Amino acid sequence: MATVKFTRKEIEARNHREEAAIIIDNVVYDVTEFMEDHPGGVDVLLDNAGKDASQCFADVGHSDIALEWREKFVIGEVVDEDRWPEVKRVVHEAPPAEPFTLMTLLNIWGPPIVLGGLAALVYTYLFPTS
Ligand code: HEM
Repeated sequence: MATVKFTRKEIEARNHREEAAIIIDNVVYDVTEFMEDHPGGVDVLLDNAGKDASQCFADVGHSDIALEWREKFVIGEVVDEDRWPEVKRVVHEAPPAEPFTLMTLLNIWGPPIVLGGLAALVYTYLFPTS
């Protein structure tokens, strides 16, 4: 099936609750039905309806789940003459866990072991058994 192409001017009119479309990286999404389910709320989508929301979408650092989800709402693309450069997405994910090494073990247990040893030395010095 051929992709439906829209001019940015055509999308501008779809800026209200009953018909809301946004453009993300030159792809057009109809978010009218999705708005109520959007985890980020209705308002951000309504504010961006009829507009290019690429920057906002990227700034939020939407997850891969969001990327998958948005595919359901694709209705077409922006015409070639109206295409803009794509906005790079920053994903907010937890940094990878550090591998567990001997150094990690020493960093955690080193100080208490050294302190315990010192305490034992001081104790035996202050209270000799014989
Ligand atoms: C079809 C398009 C969109 C889909 C499918 C979508 C989906 C989602 C999902 C699944 C989340 C939960 C967090 C995550 O998994 O990333 C989310 C959060 C959010 N979204 Fe969207 N979103 C879309 C468009 C937008 C746009 C255009 C904006 C901004 C203009 C936006 C702003 C936000 C904000 C502010 C949050 C909350 C982030 C937080 O609480 O940390 N979203 N969205």
